[in-house]
Amino acid sequence: MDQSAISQNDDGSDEEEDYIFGVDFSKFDVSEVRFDEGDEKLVNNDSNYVSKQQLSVSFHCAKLVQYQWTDRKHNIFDTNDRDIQKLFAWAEAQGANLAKITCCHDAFDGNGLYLKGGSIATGSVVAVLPRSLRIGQNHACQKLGLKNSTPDLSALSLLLVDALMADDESEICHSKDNELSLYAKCLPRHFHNAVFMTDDDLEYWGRLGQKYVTNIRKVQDQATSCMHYIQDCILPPDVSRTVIIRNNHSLLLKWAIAMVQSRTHSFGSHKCRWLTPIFDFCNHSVDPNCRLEGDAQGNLILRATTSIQQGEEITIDYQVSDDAKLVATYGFSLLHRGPT
Ligand SMILES: C[S@@+](CC[C@H](N)C(=O)[O-])C[C@H]1O[C@@H](n2cnc3c(N)ncnc32)[C@H](O)[C@@H]1O
Repeated sequence: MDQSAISQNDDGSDEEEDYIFGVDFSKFDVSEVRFDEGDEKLVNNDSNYVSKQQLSVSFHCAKLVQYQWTDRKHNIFDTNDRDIQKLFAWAEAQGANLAKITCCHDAFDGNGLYLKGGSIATGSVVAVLPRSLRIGQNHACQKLGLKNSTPDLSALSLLLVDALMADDESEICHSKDNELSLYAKCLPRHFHNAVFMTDDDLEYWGRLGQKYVTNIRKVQDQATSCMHYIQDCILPPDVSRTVIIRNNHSLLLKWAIAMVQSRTHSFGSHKCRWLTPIFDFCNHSVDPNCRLEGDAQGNLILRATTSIQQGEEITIDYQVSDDAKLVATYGFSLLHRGPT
């Protein structure tokens, strides 16, 4: 994601810079909020009710404004090899077995997983991720103080925003020790799935077939309703929804939604999707050398389905047979080069 693009509104103006999710953070003072014991609720100086949820999410957003506008020396999206190493060390400390894999720059301008330390035979276990690192709806809701009925996409997207915001421990943040911050920092910053597609992109894909447009619109609609859901949860009722859509502060949230859309898997008969740190660096192939399995304890196993040579990229099948769905959800096509 182009950092320079974040600092301006779509129309080139920089008005409403301090708004995010409709809250004017230039005037926002957390110390004004107090607990009203009589009614057992949080109120601000005008005696307006402030939901706990609104507050906790607002803390992160206030921090977001700081990072992006007033303190540019923090580049929240920069990832380097050291970050990836720290991410691996963190996952191993939680019980992951990653001794045979490494994460490097791939051919698609992102990262991929590769085999290190010798070749392995068909059927071998390549890596194991403990159940505790499979991040789903319940974890996201618990962490953010949201109801379990919060839609998957919204809760996981907010969790990623929250995780990114927790990166600098010196800043105010309710989850300073957010264990996912390393993970969030290692996620790609350039992204091309449907959430970020422009009208020109849509026209290009439209020329190749209506089903591309239909799928792209579907994913965009899902992202938009996720944004609206988040607004409905935390916005004061008198502020227009269009603020978040118009304002480039929403880019970070959009990024998080795009990440969740392209990096979550379902397992077994479950309907919801999980983020799987590190395993989600596996790229897709129609002729993969690995598959993802769950064991009886819910741990995730990356198992070789062919023999794999040292240095070879580890790939899985994303199980999306339709190219239009690949374009919409993952931002790549197996049949077309796409607009440049
Ligand atoms: C689950 S992530 C895989 C890891 C990703 N490459 C990264 O840098 O984090 C899925 C994203 O990887 C990229 N990707 C995966 N397989 C690909 C392929 N066969 N061709 C092009 N891009 C691919 C797409 O950007 C996709 O949205």
